[in-house]
Amino acid sequence: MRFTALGLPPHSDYSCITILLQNLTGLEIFDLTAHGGSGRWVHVPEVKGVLKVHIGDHVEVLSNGLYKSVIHKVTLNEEKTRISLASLHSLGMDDKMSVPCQLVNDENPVRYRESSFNDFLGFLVKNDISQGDRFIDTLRIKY
Ligand SMILES: O=C(O)CCC(=O)C(=O)O
Ligand SMILES: [Fe+2]
Repeated sequence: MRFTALGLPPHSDYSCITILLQNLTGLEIFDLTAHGGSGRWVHVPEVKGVLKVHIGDHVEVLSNGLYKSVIHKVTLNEEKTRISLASLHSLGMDDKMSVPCQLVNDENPVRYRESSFNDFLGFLVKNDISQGDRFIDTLRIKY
């Protein structure tokens, strides 16, 4: 029997952009558009020396939901040690990311509450991201 350890559970990053450099495959992203919207996991191929860039929750808020943050997970390789450098870029600890007024009109109301990185840390203390809890879900405003 073979076991696959989960390196990182499914999550999106609390950042504007994340830049990744890895020595091995293992990264998978969730394609929200596949299978008529039910989605599917897609392996990201490893290309030596290539930097991968994906968008995080802050761009989802900044675009008022036009761009969705990338849900991703990591599975470990049982033969080789996987090394991954992740650089997350966003605002300062207490700076609030909010929907810009230029994107709001009668057809497009504000779809997200504002939040800071400190708010996100507070969420991490009280919730379990390994169980699929996502901070971005707590920011969505339902109409
Ligand atoms: O190791 C990876 O490929 C991704 C790392 C990651 O998702 C993270 O640090 O948030
Ligand atoms: Fe991540």
